[in-house]
Amino acid sequence: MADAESYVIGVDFGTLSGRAVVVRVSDGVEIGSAVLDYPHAVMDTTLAATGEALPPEWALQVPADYVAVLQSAVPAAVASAGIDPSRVIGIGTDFTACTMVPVLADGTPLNELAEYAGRPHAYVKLWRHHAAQGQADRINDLATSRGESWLPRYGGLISSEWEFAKGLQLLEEDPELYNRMDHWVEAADWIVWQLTGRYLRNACTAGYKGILQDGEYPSEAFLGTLNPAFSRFALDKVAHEIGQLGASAGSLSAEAAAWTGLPEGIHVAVGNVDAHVTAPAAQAVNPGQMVAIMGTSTCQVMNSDRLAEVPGMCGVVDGGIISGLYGYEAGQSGVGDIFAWYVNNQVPAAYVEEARALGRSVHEYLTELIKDQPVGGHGLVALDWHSGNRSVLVDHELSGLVIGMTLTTRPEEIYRALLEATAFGTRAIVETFNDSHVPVTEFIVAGGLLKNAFLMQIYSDILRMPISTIASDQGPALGAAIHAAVAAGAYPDVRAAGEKMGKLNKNVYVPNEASSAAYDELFAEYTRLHDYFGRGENDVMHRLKALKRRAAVTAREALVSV
Ligand SMILES: Nc1ncnc2c1ncn2[C@@H]1O[C@H](COP(=O)(O)OP(=O)(O)O)[C@@H](O)[C@H]1O
Ligand SMILES: O=C(CO)[C@@H](O)[C@@H](O)COP(=O)(O)O
Repeated sequence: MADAESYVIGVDFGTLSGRAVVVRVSDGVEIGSAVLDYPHAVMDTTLAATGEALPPEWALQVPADYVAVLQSAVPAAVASAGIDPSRVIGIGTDFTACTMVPVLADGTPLNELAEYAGRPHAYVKLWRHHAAQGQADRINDLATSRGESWLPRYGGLISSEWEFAKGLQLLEEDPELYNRMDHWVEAADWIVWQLTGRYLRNACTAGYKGILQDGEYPSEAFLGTLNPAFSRFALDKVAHEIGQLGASAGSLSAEAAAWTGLPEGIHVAVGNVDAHVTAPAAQAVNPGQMVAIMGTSTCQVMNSDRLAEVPGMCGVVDGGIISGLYGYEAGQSGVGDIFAWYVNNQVPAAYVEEARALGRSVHEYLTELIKDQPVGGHGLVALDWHSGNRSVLVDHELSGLVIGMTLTTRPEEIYRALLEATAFGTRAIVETFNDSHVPVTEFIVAGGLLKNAFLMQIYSDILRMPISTIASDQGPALGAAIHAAVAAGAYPDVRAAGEKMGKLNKNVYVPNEASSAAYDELFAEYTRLHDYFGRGENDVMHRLKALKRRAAVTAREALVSV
C-alpha cells in the first residue's frame, strides 16, 4: 500500500554525538532514528592533528564530524524508519551553543586549510570551551562602567562561553587566524549552510549568544575600547542576515541530498539551539513553563510576556524561543558531565566490576545503592561547579567542592551528593526567576537524564514542584523536526506544530513533603557555601585556577627547552 504520510527529519547535534530522527508530520510519531558519535569527540586535553597538549579549560571540535552525521546518521535513520525518502518534506537541525566555527567567506573552516591544521584556534570552540574567562571579565567590567544598555538583557554578565568573549580570545591569542577568518559562525548556522549552500544567521543564537538586541550589536566604540583591533568584530565577523525560528533557510542542495539520501530541494529549517527547540517538543511554550533540558549540561528555557532583568540569567530575547513572547534562558554548565567525571575517575574498580556483573551502568549501580538512604544520611553537601557556573554567578573560574567527607564516606554517597548539588543549582536559578517577577509555575524535564527516576524525584523534592516529563527520548531532535515541519509549510507556526507533534506527560514526579523539608536544610547549607565561594568572600577557586594555568605554562616551557 502506498504510504500517503509526510515525514520530516530532525537532527540534534549534541556534545558527543549527532542523532537523526524521522518524524511523522501529522502527529509527531518518531518512526526511526540513528546516532553517530563524533569521531574526534571533544578535544579538551590534546589536539588530535598534532598531539599537542591544550591549555586548561579548552574544548575544541572538528567540523567535519558534523558533516559525517549528515552522511551517516541521516540515511541510517531513514533506513531504520523503512520509509520512502521521497516522502520527506523537510529537515531541521539543532545544535549546542555557543559553539563557534571560524570560517572563510565560502564557509570553509580554518582547520581544513593545510597551513592551519596544527593551530588550536583554527578549530571549533565548543560551548564548554571556558578559556576566555579573562576576556569575559573585561567585557563585563567595561559594559558595567559604560552602562551598556544590552547588559541587563544578559542578567548583568556576559558568559565566557558566548561569541564575543571567545572571539576576543581568538584575536588576542592568534591574530593571524583572526584576520584570516571572514565569519565567526555558530555551528548551528554552519550546519544549515552545509545543507543549503547559504549562510543565514538564526535569531536564537544571534540574540542569546551574539548580543544582538533590538537590532543592534555592541558598538564599535565599546569593542574598540576592549581592544582597538576588535572594534569592527561585530560588523565584519559576526553581523549577517537573520533568519527567524521555524522559517525556511533555503532548500537542500544537490551535494547535501547526495550525503543524506533525501530529495534535493526540500526545505531546510533555520538553525536553532538544542534547548530552545525542545520547548515546543514538550508542549511547553506558555509563560511560566520552565523546560530543563538535562544532559551533559542543563539549559533552562522559559517564555514570559514580561521583559525583566533576571540576575545571572544567560539572556532574554524577544521571540528567542517562540515568536510573540520573551524567551528566557539560564543554564548549568555541568550536570551529567559531573556525574560522568565521577563515574569515570572516582569510583573504585570493584564497583565497576560489580555493576558489569549485574548488567548495569555504574550510574545505575550507584543510584540503586544509595536511593533508600534518608535525606542528609551521607552528611555531605556539594557545589556543582566542576564545569564552572553559568547561572546565576556566570563564572567559569569556579570549581567543584564536596564538604563533609569522613573515613566512612562511601562512593555512592558522594555520587548522591553530586546529584543533589545539581538540583540545588537548579533551585538557585528558579528562585532567582521567582524573585525577579518572572515566576516559574511549571517545571518540565527533557533530555538524557530523564532516565534516572531517582534523580527526577530529588529534583521534585528539592524544587518543591511537580515534574512533568517530555514523552520522547529524543526531545531536541523532535523539536528540530517540528521546526522542519513549519519550514516546509505543514503548520502555520511552531506553536501549532508543537500542539500536534509535541508530547508531554504531566506531573510524573510530585514532591514528598518530608524529603522536601530535609532538603530545605541542605539547601540552606548549599546557599551559604554558594555565596561564600561564589560571591567573592573566599576566592580560593580563582586562585587555584590561576596557579594551574601558571603550572601548565611552566610545563610547556620545560618541554620546549628539552
Ligand atoms: N543513570 C544515569 N544517571 C545519571 N546520569 C546519567 C545516567 N546515565 C548517563 N548519565 C549521564 O547522562 C549524560 C548524557 O546525557 P545526554 O542527554 O545523552 O547527552 P547530551 O547532553 O550530550 O545530549 C552523561 O553526562 C552521563 O554522565
Ligand atoms: O547552552 C546550551 C544552549 O544554550 C547547550 O547547547 C549546551 O549547554 C550543551 O548542551 P548539552 O549538554 O550537550 O545538552
